[in-house]
Amino acid sequence: MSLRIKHLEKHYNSVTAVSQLSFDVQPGEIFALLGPNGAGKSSLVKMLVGFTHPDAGSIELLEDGNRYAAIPSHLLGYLPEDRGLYPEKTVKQNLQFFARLHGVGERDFTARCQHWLTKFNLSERVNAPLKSLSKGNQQKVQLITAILHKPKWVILDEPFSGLDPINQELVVQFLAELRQQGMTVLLSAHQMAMVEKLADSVLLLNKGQSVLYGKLGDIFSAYNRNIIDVSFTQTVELQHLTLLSDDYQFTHQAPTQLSISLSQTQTLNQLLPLLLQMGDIRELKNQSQSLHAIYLQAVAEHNACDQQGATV
Ligand SMILES: Nc1ncnc2c1ncn2[C@@H]1O[C@H](COP(=O)(O)OP(=O)(O)OP(=O)(O)O)[C@@H](O)[C@H]1O
Repeated sequence: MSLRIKHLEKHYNSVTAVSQLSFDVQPGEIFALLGPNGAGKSSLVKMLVGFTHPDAGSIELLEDGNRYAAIPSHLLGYLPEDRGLYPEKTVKQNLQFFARLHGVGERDFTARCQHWLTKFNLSERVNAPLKSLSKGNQQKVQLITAILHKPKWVILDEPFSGLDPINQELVVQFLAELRQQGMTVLLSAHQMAMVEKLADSVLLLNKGQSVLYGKLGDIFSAYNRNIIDVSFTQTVELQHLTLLSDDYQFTHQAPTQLSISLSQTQTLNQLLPLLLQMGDIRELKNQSQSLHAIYLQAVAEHNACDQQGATV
């Protein structure tokens, strides 16, 4: 049982939404699909669930001796980009509709419903019309509809969007529990702090192309840079920056601030004398690399390469 994507392409007239994309999703993992707006995440998800077809390349799912060109509906739990339940119906009626659609028996339905509604703090709203719930609470109901039938594959398009931090945490716990139950979860998201907490693997897309892909731990190791934020008491003079420019990667955050990225072989001991030549230091902070920072760096580097390629 594995999902293998090879050289996938999707074009909408002149727009290339997905380009030469190859990756694997391992069974039982939480796989996060990341990327700026318009990077191609939803286009990819729609192909994975069979809503649209690739223009080239292949999707191959091997499951129980069968081979599929998209995740078939009997194996799938799906939270689409465009949410849609029945607003006039109650929470329970909505859940019941999707459970029956997937052949979930009444006893299982009751137990699972109770379990998830309690987890999402929605038990008291079970008989309320869906439209009377806040947008965030409606989204939680829709998440439950996606997994009540315990699918093997769960595809969630932006499950954190529109949720407050408390509900985002509940969704993190929800996803961790799905993994514990043996489901494979592929989700797209913009909330790096949430992804960092629970993803096993990530794929970062930019302009339809893969920019970063792999186990989250491996990505952190590869980007294992120490970031030093320095505040000076006065403006950093341009000529002082030349002290750093040959050996250090840095950004000039504000007139009095620098952010310097140390490679694995560079030490603060080596850097400090240079900084002291530049002026009086007000504050010096060591920040560890976050997925947010890695994302920004990888996308910026890819955009720079892309622009260089375009001008050559
Ligand atoms: N049906 C469509 N017709 C034409 N162009 C489309 C269509 N769907 C997507 N696109 C284009 O394909 C590109 C990728 O869009 P997509 O929605 O897949 O990105 P995304 O990563 O999901 O973005 P977001 O994070 O904003 O949801 C964009 O340039 C978008 O405008």
